Amino acid sequence: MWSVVLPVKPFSSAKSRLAAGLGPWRRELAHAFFLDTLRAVRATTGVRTVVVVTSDPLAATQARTMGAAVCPDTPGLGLNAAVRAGAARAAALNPRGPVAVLTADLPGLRPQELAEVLAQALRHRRTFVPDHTGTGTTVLTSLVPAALSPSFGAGSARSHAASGAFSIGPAADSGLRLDVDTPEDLVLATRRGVGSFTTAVLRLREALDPTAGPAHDVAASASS
Ligand SMILES: Nc1nc2c(ncn2[C@@H]2O[C@H](COP(=O)(O)OP(=O)(O)OP(=O)(O)O)[C@@H](O)[C@H]2O)c(=O)[nH]1
Ligand SMILES: C=C(OP(=O)(O)O)C(=O)O
Repeated sequence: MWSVVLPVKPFSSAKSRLAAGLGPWRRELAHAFFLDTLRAVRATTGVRTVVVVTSDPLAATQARTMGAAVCPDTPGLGLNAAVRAGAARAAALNPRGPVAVLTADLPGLRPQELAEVLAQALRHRRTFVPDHTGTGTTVLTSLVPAALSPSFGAGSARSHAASGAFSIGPAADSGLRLDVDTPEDLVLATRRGVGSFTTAVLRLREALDPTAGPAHDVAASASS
């Protein structure tokens, strides 16, 4: 049975690349992406333990409410340090379980998509899932948590492949590959379907902000 680690930056500073099209809604969307990702992970067959690594008090409280353990994040150390801390906590909570790290910006993730990738990942020591652009990484797995060796950051798909991790590639429009970094990513994700937290924020934005168009207009307004 798997442990899943979800690293989550404080919502106030997360998803800066969405600011151009979404202004103050960037923060609410970062929050909603996290909740949709966590809910899908919790509903995935084969996942026993979920560890959320964060220094955000609201994310920590909501993670516990949704049945996850919380590992404190030391601000300033960065994503890979947070992932290593989460993997260590996962190993303590679920000593014989393999570990999967997911970025917490997958609002279209469906539990079945994750279950299928985790089943394939059991056949390899380490695996990764490239994001929909092919350059980043949305999932990194290791049968042995201490051997995870995360290299998240720009060009991480290449780094993970170079370190010997096996690439698992579900369809490019799988919710597991659609990490939302830019307004264009949000358009892609909403066309395919996002979870109810993200849907609610987008509806609220449309209702409250008369200048805001529907989600499919976000990319146009970002580039205008
Ligand atoms: N705990 C923790 N999570 C992080 C950290 N940096 C990034 N993350 C999380 O890692 C995942 C992928 O990060 P990015 O896609 O780079 O997200 P981001 O930093 O919010 O986005 P930008 O500001 O646009 O670069 C998201 O779930 C982030 O919340 C960190 O220092 N600590
Ligand atoms: C940190 C990463 O995410 P992004 O490219 O979405 O910033 C990554 O892909 O390693």
